[in-house]
Amino acid sequence: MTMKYKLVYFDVAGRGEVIRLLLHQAGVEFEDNRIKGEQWPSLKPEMPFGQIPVLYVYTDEGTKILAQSNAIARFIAREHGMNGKDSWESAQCDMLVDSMGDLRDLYIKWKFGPDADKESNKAKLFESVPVFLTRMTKFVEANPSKSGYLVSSELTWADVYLAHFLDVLKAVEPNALAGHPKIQKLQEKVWSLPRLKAYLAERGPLS
Ligand SMILES: N[C@@H](CCC(=O)N[C@@H](CS)C(=O)NCC(=O)O)C(=O)O
Repeated sequence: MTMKYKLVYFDVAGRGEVIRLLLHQAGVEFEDNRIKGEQWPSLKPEMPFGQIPVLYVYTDEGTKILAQSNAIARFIAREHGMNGKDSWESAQCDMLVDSMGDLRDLYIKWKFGPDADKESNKAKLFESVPVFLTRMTKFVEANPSKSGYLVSSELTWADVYLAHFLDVLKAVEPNALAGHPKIQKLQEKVWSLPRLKAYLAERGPLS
Protein backbone atom coordinates (compact mmCIF):
# COMPACT_ATOMS: atom_id res chain seq x y z
CA MET A 1 0.00 0.00 0.00
CA THR A 2 1.39 3.41 -0.87
CA MET A 3 0.86 5.85 1.88
CA LYS A 4 1.67 9.51 1.96
CA TYR A 5 1.24 12.05 4.66
CA LYS A 6 0.52 15.71 5.11
CA LEU A 7 1.35 17.32 8.42
CA VAL A 8 -0.52 20.54 9.15
CA TYR A 9 0.96 22.78 11.82
CA PHE A 10 2.07 26.36 12.38
CA ASP A 11 5.50 27.43 11.09
CA VAL A 12 7.14 26.82 14.46
CA ALA A 13 8.71 23.84 16.25
CA GLY A 14 6.14 23.56 19.09
CA ARG A 15 4.11 20.35 19.09
CA GLY A 16 4.90 19.63 15.45
CA GLU A 17 8.65 19.24 15.44
CA VAL A 18 8.93 15.73 16.90
CA ILE A 19 6.45 14.60 14.24
CA ARG A 20 8.53 16.24 11.50
CA LEU A 21 11.67 14.57 12.87
CA LEU A 22 9.98 11.15 12.92
CA LEU A 23 8.70 11.57 9.37
CA HIS A 24 12.19 12.52 8.19
CA GLN A 25 13.75 9.58 10.01
CA ALA A 26 11.09 7.27 8.54
CA GLY A 27 12.29 8.34 5.10
CA VAL A 28 8.74 8.75 3.79
CA GLU A 29 7.45 11.42 1.48
CA PHE A 30 5.31 13.95 3.30
CA GLU A 31 4.01 17.46 2.89
CA ASP A 32 5.18 19.71 5.69
CA ASN A 33 2.26 22.11 5.51
CA ARG A 34 3.24 25.09 7.70
CA ILE A 35 0.25 27.35 7.91
CA LYS A 36 0.17 31.05 8.66
CA GLY A 37 -1.85 32.56 11.49
CA GLU A 38 -4.32 34.14 9.06
CA GLN A 39 -5.13 30.75 7.48
CA TRP A 40 -6.02 29.20 10.82
CA PRO A 41 -9.60 30.45 11.45
CA SER A 42 -10.88 28.86 8.21
CA LEU A 43 -9.00 25.59 8.84
CA LYS A 44 -9.87 25.20 12.50
CA PRO A 45 -13.40 23.77 11.94
CA GLU A 46 -11.90 20.97 9.77
CA MET A 47 -9.77 19.70 12.64
CA PRO A 48 -11.12 16.89 14.83
CA PHE A 49 -10.43 18.84 18.04
CA GLY A 50 -10.17 22.34 16.55
CA GLN A 51 -6.40 22.23 17.04
CA ILE A 52 -3.18 21.29 15.27
CA PRO A 53 -0.92 19.38 14.63
CA VAL A 54 -3.00 17.13 12.44
CA LEU A 55 -1.78 14.37 10.14
CA TYR A 56 -3.59 13.56 6.90
CA VAL A 57 -2.92 9.98 5.87
CA TYR A 58 -3.56 9.15 2.21
CA THR A 59 -4.32 5.46 1.79
CA ASP A 60 -5.83 3.27 -0.91
CA GLU A 61 -9.04 3.38 1.11
CA GLY A 62 -9.14 7.18 1.17
CA THR A 63 -7.89 10.07 3.24
CA LYS A 64 -7.78 9.74 7.00
CA ILE A 65 -7.10 12.42 9.58
CA LEU A 66 -5.35 12.02 12.90
CA ALA A 67 -5.04 14.64 15.64
CA GLN A 68 -3.17 14.89 18.98
CA SER A 69 0.59 15.26 18.71
CA ASN A 70 1.56 12.20 20.73
CA ALA A 71 -0.98 9.97 18.98
CA ILE A 72 0.44 11.12 15.63
CA ALA A 73 4.04 10.58 16.76
CA ARG A 74 3.19 7.14 18.15
CA PHE A 75 1.39 6.18 14.93
CA ILE A 76 4.37 7.14 12.77
CA ALA A 77 6.70 5.36 15.16
CA ARG A 78 4.55 2.21 14.99
CA GLU A 79 4.25 2.31 11.22
CA HIS A 80 7.97 2.89 10.67
CA GLY A 81 9.72 0.72 13.25
CA MET A 82 10.43 3.29 15.98
CA ASN A 83 8.08 2.01 18.69
CA GLY A 84 10.28 -0.70 20.21
CA LYS A 85 10.43 -4.33 19.26
CA ASP A 86 7.63 -5.60 21.53
CA SER A 87 4.74 -4.27 23.60
CA TRP A 88 6.93 -3.83 26.69
CA GLU A 89 9.40 -1.59 24.86
CA SER A 90 6.48 0.26 23.33
CA ALA A 91 4.97 0.81 26.80
CA GLN A 92 8.33 2.11 28.00
CA CYS A 93 8.36 4.60 25.12
CA ASP A 94 4.91 5.80 26.23
CA MET A 95 6.04 6.08 29.85
CA LEU A 96 9.17 8.05 28.96
CA VAL A 97 7.36 10.39 26.58
CA ASP A 98 4.72 11.06 29.26
CA SER A 99 7.43 11.86 31.78
CA MET A 100 9.13 14.21 29.31
CA GLY A 101 5.71 15.79 28.80
CA ASP A 102 5.55 16.54 32.54
CA LEU A 103 8.81 18.50 32.29
CA ARG A 104 7.63 20.11 29.07
CA ASP A 105 4.60 21.41 30.99
CA LEU A 106 7.02 23.27 33.32
CA TYR A 107 8.78 24.68 30.27
CA ILE A 108 5.46 25.89 28.84
CA LYS A 109 4.51 27.42 32.18
CA TRP A 110 7.76 29.37 32.16
CA LYS A 111 7.66 30.35 28.48
CA PHE A 112 4.01 31.37 28.23
CA GLY A 113 3.18 32.14 31.87
CA PRO A 114 2.74 35.63 33.35
CA ASP A 115 5.78 37.91 33.42
CA ALA A 116 5.52 38.24 37.20
CA ASP A 117 6.16 34.48 37.58
CA LYS A 118 8.98 34.20 35.00
CA GLU A 119 11.86 34.03 37.47
CA SER A 120 10.26 31.50 39.81
CA ASN A 121 8.94 29.34 36.95
CA LYS A 122 12.39 29.27 35.34
CA ALA A 123 13.94 28.29 38.67
CA LYS A 124 11.39 25.46 39.07
CA LEU A 125 12.09 24.23 35.55
CA PHE A 126 15.86 24.19 35.86
CA GLU A 127 15.74 22.63 39.34
CA SER A 128 13.87 19.74 37.75
CA VAL A 129 16.17 19.33 34.77
CA PRO A 130 19.15 17.60 36.51
CA VAL A 131 16.78 15.22 38.33
CA PHE A 132 15.12 14.42 35.01
CA LEU A 133 18.47 13.86 33.24
CA THR A 134 19.69 11.59 36.05
CA ARG A 135 16.50 9.53 35.66
CA MET A 136 16.93 9.36 31.88
CA THR A 137 20.52 8.21 32.39
CA LYS A 138 19.25 5.33 34.54
CA PHE A 139 17.07 4.16 31.66
CA VAL A 140 19.99 4.29 29.23
CA GLU A 141 22.08 2.27 31.71
CA ALA A 142 19.28 -0.25 32.35
CA ASN A 143 18.66 -0.84 28.64
CA PRO A 144 19.71 -4.50 28.29
CA SER A 145 20.99 -3.97 24.74
CA LYS A 146 23.46 -1.30 25.93
CA SER A 147 22.73 0.54 22.69
CA GLY A 148 23.03 3.98 24.26
CA TYR A 149 19.32 4.55 23.54
CA LEU A 150 16.60 4.75 26.19
CA VAL A 151 14.74 1.47 25.82
CA SER A 152 15.64 -0.60 22.80
CA SER A 153 18.54 -1.82 20.71
CA GLU A 154 17.26 0.46 17.95
CA LEU A 155 16.09 4.06 17.87
CA THR A 156 12.60 4.70 19.28
CA TRP A 157 10.37 7.75 19.20
CA ALA A 158 11.24 8.30 22.88
CA ASP A 159 14.88 8.91 21.86
CA VAL A 160 13.78 11.38 19.17
CA TYR A 161 11.43 13.13 21.60
CA LEU A 162 14.27 13.40 24.14
CA ALA A 163 16.86 14.63 21.61
CA HIS A 164 14.49 17.36 20.48
CA PHE A 165 13.43 18.34 23.99
CA LEU A 166 17.08 18.64 25.01
CA ASP A 167 17.57 21.18 22.22
CA VAL A 168 14.56 23.11 23.52
CA LEU A 169 16.20 23.22 26.97
CA LYS A 170 19.62 24.06 25.56
CA ALA A 171 18.14 27.02 23.68
CA VAL A 172 17.39 28.47 27.13
CA GLU A 173 20.41 27.11 29.05
CA PRO A 174 23.24 26.05 26.72
CA ASN A 175 24.93 24.08 29.53
CA ALA A 176 21.80 22.19 30.57
CA LEU A 177 23.38 18.78 29.77
CA ALA A 178 26.67 19.36 31.60
CA GLY A 179 27.42 16.46 33.94
CA HIS A 180 25.13 14.07 32.05
CA PRO A 181 27.49 12.49 29.49
CA LYS A 182 25.27 9.51 28.61
CA ILE A 183 22.43 11.84 27.69
CA GLN A 184 24.78 14.05 25.71
CA LYS A 185 25.97 10.95 23.87
CA LEU A 186 22.42 9.79 23.23
CA GLN A 187 21.57 13.14 21.68
CA GLU A 188 24.70 13.07 19.50
CA LYS A 189 23.84 9.52 18.42
CA VAL A 190 20.30 10.51 17.41
CA TRP A 191 21.36 13.68 15.62
CA SER A 192 24.08 11.84 13.71
CA LEU A 193 21.58 9.49 12.04
CA PRO A 194 21.96 10.47 8.37
CA ARG A 195 18.34 11.46 7.67
CA LEU A 196 18.02 13.50 10.85
CA LYS A 197 21.43 15.05 10.30
CA ALA A 198 20.36 16.16 6.82
CA TYR A 199 17.06 17.59 8.07
CA LEU A 200 18.73 19.48 10.93
CA ALA A 201 21.33 20.92 8.56
CA GLU A 202 18.52 22.24 6.39
CA ARG A 203 16.32 23.40 9.30
CA GLY A 204 18.99 25.07 11.45
CA PRO A 205 18.98 25.44 15.24
CA LEU A 206 15.83 26.13 17.24
CA SER A 207 15.29 29.80 17.98
N1 LIG B 1 -3.17 18.06 23.07
C1 LIG B 1 -3.00 18.66 21.77
C2 LIG B 1 -2.82 20.16 21.93
C3 LIG B 1 -2.78 20.85 20.59
C4 LIG B 1 -2.62 22.35 20.72
O1 LIG B 1 -2.62 22.93 21.84
N2 LIG B 1 -2.49 23.00 19.57
C5 LIG B 1 -2.37 24.43 19.53
C6 LIG B 1 -1.03 24.82 18.89
S1 LIG B 1 0.35 24.17 19.81
C7 LIG B 1 -3.47 25.00 18.64
O2 LIG B 1 -3.99 24.34 17.76
N3 LIG B 1 -3.81 26.26 18.89
C8 LIG B 1 -4.79 26.99 18.11
C9 LIG B 1 -6.17 26.88 18.67
O3 LIG B 1 -6.41 26.21 19.70
O4 LIG B 1 -7.06 27.50 18.07
C10 LIG B 1 -1.80 18.02 21.05
O5 LIG B 1 -0.86 17.58 21.74
O6 LIG B 1 -1.82 17.95 19.82
